[in-house]
This record gives sequence, structure tokens and C-alpha cells, in this order.
Amino acid sequence: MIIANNVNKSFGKLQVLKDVSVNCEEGQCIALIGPNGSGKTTFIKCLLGMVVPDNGFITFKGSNIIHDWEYRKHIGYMPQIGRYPDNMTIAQVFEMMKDIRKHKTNIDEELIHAFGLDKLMQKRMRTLSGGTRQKVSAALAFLFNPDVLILDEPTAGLDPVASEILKEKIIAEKQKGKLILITSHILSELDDLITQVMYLQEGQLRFHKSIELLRKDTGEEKLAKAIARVMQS
Ligand SMILES: Nc1ncnc2c1ncn2[C@@H]1O[C@H](COP(=O)(O)OP(=O)(O)OP(=O)(O)O)[C@@H](O)[C@H]1O
Repeated sequence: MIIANNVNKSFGKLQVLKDVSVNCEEGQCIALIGPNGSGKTTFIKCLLGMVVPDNGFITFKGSNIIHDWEYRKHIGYMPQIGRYPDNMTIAQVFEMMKDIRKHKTNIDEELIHAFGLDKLMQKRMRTLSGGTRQKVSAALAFLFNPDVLILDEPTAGLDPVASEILKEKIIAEKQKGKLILITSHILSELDDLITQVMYLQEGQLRFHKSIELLRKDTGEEKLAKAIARVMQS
């Protein structure tokens, strides 16, 4: 569904992605893991067309994304830090997104209700707590029922109840056959979600394998312990 082929990206003298090649298929829930600054967000932004690789290429359902911006409508993106117009209410942000996307049917508002955002619709974005802002970002990512979800640190700042709601939603969408790419530093949260692990280190893809194979290779059941073993080796 998404293929990255020898993707390289530098910012000035700093090479952030080095020959990254991966193949992501529908129905997979992939954890993108790596130390701070290893290039995870940059890679995600390449998939979204927000950062253009210096060389290499990315295809979405067989088409090079360089020639086709339309593909973005199939991806729901939850950024690490969502930025919204400060003076808009939550309701206005959702309306604006629906207007931009001209998407009137097949809207998924489950998270809006599960997070209780429907009761906060008249609040202005600048007055929201960090966690509520995260809930808005999550609800927007799922709103248009996309085939692919890219979630950058989705549970950061969420309280335990909201985290569980989001995890259950991710599991439900995965079961519908969607492709989900998720970064998190809280590895224990990923244990019941993921089918695959991609491990980036200093911009290089150290491995991309199934969670079963990672467990077998490391002899560890828990993702956090398995990754710790990889990092020590
Ligand atoms: N627009 C930019 N201009 C210059 N340097 C950048 C830019 N974006 C990212 N970088 C640098 O690229 C490197 C990788 O950053 P990136 O955000 O991709 O890492 P990450 O793995 O997502 O990190 P974290 O776990 O901290 O979120 C960092 O050294 C960062 O400072």
C-alpha cells in the first residue's frame, strides 16, 4: 500500500534519513520506534508529502506520491503537536475541515462522542488544555474514515481513560483492514496494538519485522524488553 524506496533526507549537513526502504501493507499496525532524533517524524512527514526526500521515492497504492497529491485524502494524520487557529471554536475547526475536504458522507464522529468533545464544541482552541487539544487532533485524524492512519505519539498528554478509548479505536480500525503507523516512546502501550515493528536508528532502518519474529529473535514477550535487547546488541 505504501512503499518507500531508498529514501534519503538531509537538513543542511545533517543526514536525517539514510536509504530507508519499507513496504507497508493494509491490515498492518506498525510501530515506528527509535531514539529521539532518529528521524521518525521526518519519515512520517515524507510519507505525507510534507517533507520531500532528496532522493529515493515513495508510492501510495502504486503511484509515486510526487505526482499525486490526491492520495493525502486517504490518510488520517495525528501530529505530535496539533496547531489550530487560536480563536476558532472546536466546532468551527471541525466544520472548516469538513468544508476543505468536501466530505459529507461516511464521517466517523465516534471519538468526538467518546472523548466528550461534543460538550466542549463552543470552547476556543486557545483555551484548551494540552490533552483536550490532543483529543481534537485524534478525532480529526479518524473523522474522514481514511484507509491509512498515521499517528505521531498519539497518547502523549492523554489521561488513562482517553488513552484506552484511543487504543480501542485503533484496534477496531486495524480489524477493518486499515493500515496504521504509530510512533510512541511508551512501548508498553503498543503491546496489544501492533503487528509489525520498524526500528530507526540515526536515520537508518535497523529492521522492519513482525512482532512475532521480534519476540522470537529476542526471546522477550514485551515490546519494551525486546527493543532494549536490540539496543544492547
Ligand atoms: N525542518 C528541519 N530543519 C532542520 N532540522 C530538522 C528539521 N526537522 C527535523 N530536523 C532534525 O532532524 C533530526 C530528526 O528529527 P525527527 O523529528 O525526525 O526525529 P524523531 O525520531 O521524530 O525524534 P523524537 O523521538 O524526538 O520525536 C533531528 O536532529 C531534528 O533536529
